[in-house]
Amino acid sequence: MPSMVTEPYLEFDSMTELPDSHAWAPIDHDPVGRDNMEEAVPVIDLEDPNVFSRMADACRSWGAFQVTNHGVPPDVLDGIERAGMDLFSLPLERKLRAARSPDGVTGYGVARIAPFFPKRMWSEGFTVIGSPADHSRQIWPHDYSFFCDIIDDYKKEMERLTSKLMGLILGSLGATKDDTNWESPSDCDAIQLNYYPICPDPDRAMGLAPHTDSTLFTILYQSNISGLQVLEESSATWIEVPPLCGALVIIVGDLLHILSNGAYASGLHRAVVNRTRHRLSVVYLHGPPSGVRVRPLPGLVDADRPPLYRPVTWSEYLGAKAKYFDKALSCVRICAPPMKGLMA
Ligand SMILES: O=C(O)CCC(=O)C(=O)O
Ligand SMILES: [Fe+2]
Repeated sequence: MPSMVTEPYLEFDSMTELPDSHAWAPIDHDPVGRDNMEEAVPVIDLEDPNVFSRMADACRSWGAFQVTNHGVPPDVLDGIERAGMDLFSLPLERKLRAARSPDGVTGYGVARIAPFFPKRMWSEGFTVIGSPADHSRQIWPHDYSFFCDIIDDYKKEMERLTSKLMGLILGSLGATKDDTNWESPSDCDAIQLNYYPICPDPDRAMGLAPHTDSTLFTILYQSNISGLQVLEESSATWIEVPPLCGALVIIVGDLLHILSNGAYASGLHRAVVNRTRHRLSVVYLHGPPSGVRVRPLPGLVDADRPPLYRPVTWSEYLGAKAKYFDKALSCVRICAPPMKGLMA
């Protein structure tokens, strides 16, 4: 079991120095990629006639890409950004009224991966699954419905987009929705708001430590402030995912890695912080409906390519992740992945 971090909450705005509890080894803040398009996470226009092959390349080599022409209206993105900023600007004691309970997943709290790291992260979060009404009422007793309406609008747009993206991603694997063993939209998708306060010593602070997401895929809106970085495996370099006006970042999660029988890489990513600007990200965590077991797609399995993973439900996988973190995938692996040099 990881050791539990005690007293996790900090009034970030009152800090003029980085406390030792939050001081990591120096962080490389000058990642490659800004000017070198060879090294950049791909940007894919969803109306591009070559969308399948572009997605396949991005998912194989990066486990992440940005999308444009996604159809989410700018006012829906602006709305959730403003609501998130309003929420995190409140005094800590107000936010703590909606604190995540020790065995819960929704509400206000520190990063859920915190127990796996010896140092704390320079961020706070708020998670919504279903309706945020209860937590919202605790924070804004007299006017909580504005927050619920904004979340609702965002959720509707994300449900539409996840369905479209799922079709395209399956197409990029040579499959269709009929090849999965689920039909209905997911009932367990989550919205996660992440807030990274201004930091007095960003070179030694970590916004969100390196991790992969336990999703099929994640849709991330980062507004116009950089901070998200993806690991480029072959050079072991952290590459910035630059904010592009109106674009959304798609990150391949562990369950899509399983569904693709290991062909698509789950993107290892992290968030860094800065000295001058607060940063907000809005993350939509998409997985299969509850009870559905995700397994390698039938068309990607044959005598030469045995299934690498056993079927697993989202909640089973989340349980493994909460216990084993970056070793969770190996817990559901039933067959060693082929040696890289021998892969077709
Ligand atoms: O804020 C970001 O850019 C990253 C957020 C993230 O990776 C997450 O919430 O899982
Ligand atoms: Fe993530």
